[in-house]
Amino acid sequence: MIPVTLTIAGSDCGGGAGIQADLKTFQELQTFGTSVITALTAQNTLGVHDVQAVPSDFVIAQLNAILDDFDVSAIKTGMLFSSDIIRAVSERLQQEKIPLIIDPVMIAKGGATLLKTEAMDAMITHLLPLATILTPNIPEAEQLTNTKITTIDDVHQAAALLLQMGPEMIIMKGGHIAEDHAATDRLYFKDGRVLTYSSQRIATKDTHGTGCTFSAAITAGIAYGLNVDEAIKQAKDFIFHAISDGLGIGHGHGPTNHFAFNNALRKTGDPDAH
Ligand SMILES: Nc1ncnc2c1ncn2[C@@H]1O[C@H](COP(=O)(O)OP(=O)(O)O)[C@@H](O)[C@H]1O
Ligand SMILES: Cc1ncc(COP(=O)(O)O)c(N)n1
Repeated sequence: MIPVTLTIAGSDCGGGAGIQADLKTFQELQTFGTSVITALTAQNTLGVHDVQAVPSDFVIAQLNAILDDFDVSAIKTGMLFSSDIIRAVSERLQQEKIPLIIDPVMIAKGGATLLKTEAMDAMITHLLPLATILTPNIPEAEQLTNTKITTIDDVHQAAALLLQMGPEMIIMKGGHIAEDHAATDRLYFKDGRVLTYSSQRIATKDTHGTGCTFSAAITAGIAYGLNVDEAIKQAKDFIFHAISDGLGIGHGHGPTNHFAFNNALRKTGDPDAH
């Protein structure tokens, strides 16, 4: 049986981030991807040009349609946009016992708002306590904890604060903090353990949708039955290949290459051989 995955996120009509990146990633990692759309963005590699939110009752109608019919193995959330949507989604997900990966999407790389300021409290109060894994980037961790992160010690401290907000685990993504030419992510557990995932840092402007793709890959791995460490290792390989084997699409910050991980696997039999 192919596991069913679900993303609850915004549409990126440009295909590089949001729902579209999630479904491409779910597909590449051999899961059956389903989606609940929270907002439409008019977006390309140059930026977000407009946003239209989906009414929260229609978000829930989509969510019910999926959960009432499919045995979903893992769920991720991305752009949730408003406190109305966050409250409605949290209330519905609370009734399920499905692993939940939360990517606390706030601001697009071009600077557009993907989470209204009024929605931050709802995210902290209603959604974060439901998370199996929370996947903030550095600016998101700063916003959620109201701290400034410049050193690795700051990363550790922010992770400790985030764990107090209820998620079982936090993976602090290192895309926005340069460490010895590496892109290093850290997984924090409640018992104090920390696991580190590191790859070479690729010098490229084409990182549109990296966070979405990474959290979708973790979700697919969990759906497949991998443990969290294995799922993150696979997601890290997936995103490394997707960034390093870029497609050169669009005139701005281009999307990543969702085919690259499987292309590497087909060529070498080992996606780690980079
Ligand atoms: N230039 C890069 N080279 C290699 N890996 C990267 C690069 N930028 C980001 N990553 C990786 O991509 C994933 C997404 O990270 P990040 O860019 O921090 O998230 P977001 O897209 O949410 O801002 C992480 O695993 C991170 O380490
Ligand atoms: C609909 C939507 N969701 C999420 C992102 C964040 O993208 P990134 O992963 O590059 O921060 C985006 N630009 N658009």
